[in-house]
Amino acid sequence: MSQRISKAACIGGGVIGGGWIARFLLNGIDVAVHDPHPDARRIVDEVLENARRAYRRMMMAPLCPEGRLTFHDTLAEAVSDADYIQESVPERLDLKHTVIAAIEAAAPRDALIGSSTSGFRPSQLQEGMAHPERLFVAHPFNPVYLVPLVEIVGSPANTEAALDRAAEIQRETGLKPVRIRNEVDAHIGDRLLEAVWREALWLVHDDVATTEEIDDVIRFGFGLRWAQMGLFETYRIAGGEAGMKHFIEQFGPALKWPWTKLMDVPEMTDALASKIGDQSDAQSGQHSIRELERIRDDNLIGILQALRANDWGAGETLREMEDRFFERAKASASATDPDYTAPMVLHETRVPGEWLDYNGHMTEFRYLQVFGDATDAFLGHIGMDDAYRSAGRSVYTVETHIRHLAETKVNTRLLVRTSVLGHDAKRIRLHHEMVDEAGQVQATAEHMLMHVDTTAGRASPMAAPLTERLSALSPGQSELEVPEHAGRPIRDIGWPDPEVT
Ligand SMILES: NC(=O)C1=CN([C@@H]2O[C@H](COP(=O)(O)OP(=O)(O)OC[C@H]3O[C@@H](n4cnc5c(N)ncnc54)[C@H](O)[C@@H]3O)[C@@H](O)[C@H]2O)C=CC1
Ligand SMILES: C[N+](C)(C)CC(=O)CC(=O)[O-]
Repeated sequence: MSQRISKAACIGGGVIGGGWIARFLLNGIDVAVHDPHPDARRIVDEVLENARRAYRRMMMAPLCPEGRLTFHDTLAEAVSDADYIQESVPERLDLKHTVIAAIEAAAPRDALIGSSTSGFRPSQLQEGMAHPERLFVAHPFNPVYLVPLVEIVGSPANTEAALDRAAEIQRETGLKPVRIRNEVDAHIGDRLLEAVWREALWLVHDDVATTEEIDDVIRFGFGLRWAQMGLFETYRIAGGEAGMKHFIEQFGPALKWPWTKLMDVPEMTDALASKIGDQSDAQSGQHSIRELERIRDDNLIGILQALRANDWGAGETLREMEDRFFERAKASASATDPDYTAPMVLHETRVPGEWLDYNGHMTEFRYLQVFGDATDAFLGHIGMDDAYRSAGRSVYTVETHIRHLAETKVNTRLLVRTSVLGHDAKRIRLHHEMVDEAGQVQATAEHMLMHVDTTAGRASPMAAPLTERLSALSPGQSELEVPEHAGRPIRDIGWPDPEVT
């Protein structure tokens, strides 16, 4: 059952709170924020700008309408009508206790409360709560709007049903919830990261490597493997044909050799902090933090898209998120009941920077993408959904004619006006007009769509509800003026006369 929430409250809007706010909003959920920091709005706006840019680059599916963002001076106001609350205040137990008590006092009784804590166990956070069963750890990874993992950790006070619901809420926002079986300090991710971090600090301290060299060892080496197979699956392959057993036999003894410093942490003296800071400045100081965030986001998107192509790991989560976005677009297209005596507006989008070509305007295949999305929205509108297709029926485009009429620039908001030029038992002749906000026509497209029996692989007559909905829109649509260019072939210009040129 869908556990989609309609309003989230985010308490704390810093690095992680800002990421949560972006993830909720971009998944169509309203967000109420409370953060006393004087620059909270600006910081959240900047994170949101990067997140919007990332989603425009990453998603194949049309983005869903953003949720509504509100800021509140008091925590009580922010949580008063939220059905889910995410706490992301600084990592201090006393502060978390104060904030959680305030949330519990003001939030609706059935609203769940997730904490972003990196290290505290849920039972520590639940101390003093009247209803501890509603609070759990939902530990995300930075940037929350792109990295799918969220660790869901409960204590004995939580019910399985509540933790399942928490996980489902996260899944609905495109995250990959991993339930941690038993609460433990720092959950799983940060225990692993701490071990690597501690060792890296020693390597810098002992002048074995600089910050840049350590990062190179990770990003040119095992970091690539971790993103797609993690640790155990990677080592299984490293054991050769004999697999994991052979790997353990061969490399197990090395675990007892003093390779790593394990729990020993170098004392963070001013000298060591400056050494790390200076090396980090030399490595990356030419970029602002926001620039580095964009570089990081673009690389993450590339990795996620590559994994999506293989439907593997985090790419599977992205594909599922896109499927949800496609379904939402179709549902909203079929929910609207347009005036059929005018062209229907069922799809709109905005032109992101990466859609431009070397001429500085929208590159040509993106026109087909926008028209293709508009066709999908129309088909959703007349009732073509998963249930219809799972009966072995679908609609294929068999012919397309696009006219490019203007230079479509970055950030232009595009609306597509769709009209049905005709239909019979098996075919639909569709016309799309792509216009900008001022109504200037940027391009038009005419398509012939064929209804097919996908099992037999041949054209077949349409069935209900497509037939019924087409009948309902026909009277109005048939009154529309047929565009003068409809049905026009590309003009024959012949060949130059060699006598003339
Ligand atoms: N930064 C990271 O990489 C990650 C952090 N976390 C966890 O997320 C939580 C927040 O960490 P960050 O976002 O990094 O910290 P941050 O310092 O960037 O943000 C904390 C925000 O909380 C606000 N705040 C302070 N007191 C508040 C109050 N009483 N009510 C509402 N807002 C308040 C601050 O003004 C600030 O904007 C911590 O529990 C941390 O362990 C989890 C995953 C990763
Ligand atoms: C540094 N940190 C412990 C706050 C990191 C995390 O909690 C997760 C992450 O995003 O690396």
